[in-house]
Amino acid sequence: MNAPALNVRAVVPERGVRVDLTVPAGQVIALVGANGAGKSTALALASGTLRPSEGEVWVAGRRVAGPGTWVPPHRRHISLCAQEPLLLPHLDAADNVAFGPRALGAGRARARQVALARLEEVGAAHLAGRRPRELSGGQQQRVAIARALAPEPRLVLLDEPLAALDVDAAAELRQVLRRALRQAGRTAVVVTHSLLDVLAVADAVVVMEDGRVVEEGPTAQVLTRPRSGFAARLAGVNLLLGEHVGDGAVRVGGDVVHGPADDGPAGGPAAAAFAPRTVAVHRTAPGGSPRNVLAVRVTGLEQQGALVRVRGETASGNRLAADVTPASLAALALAVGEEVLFVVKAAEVEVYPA
Ligand SMILES: Nc1ncnc2c1ncn2[C@@H]1O[C@H](COP(=O)(O)OP(=O)(O)OP(=O)(O)O)[C@@H](O)[C@H]1O
Repeated sequence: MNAPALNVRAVVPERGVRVDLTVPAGQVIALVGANGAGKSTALALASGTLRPSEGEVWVAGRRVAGPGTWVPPHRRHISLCAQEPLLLPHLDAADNVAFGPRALGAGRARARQVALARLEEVGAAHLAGRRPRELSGGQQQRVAIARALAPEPRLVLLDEPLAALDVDAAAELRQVLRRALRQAGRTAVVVTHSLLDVLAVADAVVVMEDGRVVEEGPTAQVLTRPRSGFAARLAGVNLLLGEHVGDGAVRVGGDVVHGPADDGPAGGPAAAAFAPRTVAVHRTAPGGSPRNVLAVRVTGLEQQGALVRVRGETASGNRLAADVTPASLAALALAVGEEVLFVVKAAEVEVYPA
């Protein structure tokens, strides 16, 4: 089996970060998490702009950091692409992209050939002769992506590459990244806060919280069966974590939440997830088919497209959301601070091990 493209098991105590991250060759990983979760620190450990106090970093089977070992950033075969393109202002786009191959010893003609091929790949061949000041933000970022790919790195690290762009430019660049990374089979870690980025580029998702990796898995799995609060928010689902009590049910604080009956053994950590649009809001418990009834205090109301998102908190402190029509909300005459019932059919609840 091939060595992973990246393996970081390292500690940075002064930042409260302990990273345990493996990136298989040929995979694009979305690294997600709240501000300050440790994503940039993980990238810095990989790229070599930060030295771990403890632990090791391996790139493609070679130890690049650890006791007695330190390989500097420019010798790690890793490219970094930041939020800002940071192109050299006095060089045109082609020479910016050719810079890496030249630094690795390629001749002028070969480096230019590589540069033009990479610019072509990101849809920027026609910009080859322009200086950075003659390019839009989105065009500059295309050139920066071509520059990151040109030295044929083992791994490309992208730190919020679309965050500085407007919505239209970001949408175009997202497709460029999808082709140049995922479809081309390159290996990359993309730090992002955007669900659209995750859906477009990521084979797998790694979630960091408080300096630790708390969840990882294939993109579809993390978005349909999240096990961390952050992944649930990214996927836009309500997540309750508790204990499996058998028959498709999960005990969460004082509540028991039922999903479709299962024959799994009781015991062990379990999750119950359901979409806000499957939740109805009532003042008194309705009868009928098997339903979960969760008492919540309303903490907020906000518009969500054509619906209104009702935010609520259970007695045990779990936060939930219900998306309801303005008409049903008007009929309830609901206000923040009131106690109501969030009602969801068992058939709408996904129950799985957490
Ligand atoms: N240069 C630094 N020196 C000291 N502490 C730092 C430094 N950079 C970050 N930190 C701290 O390390 C922790 C992890 O921060 P990091 O920047 O890695 O998070 P992040 O997930 O990238 O956040 P964001 O989404 O805001 O970029 C935070 O507590 C932060 O305050």
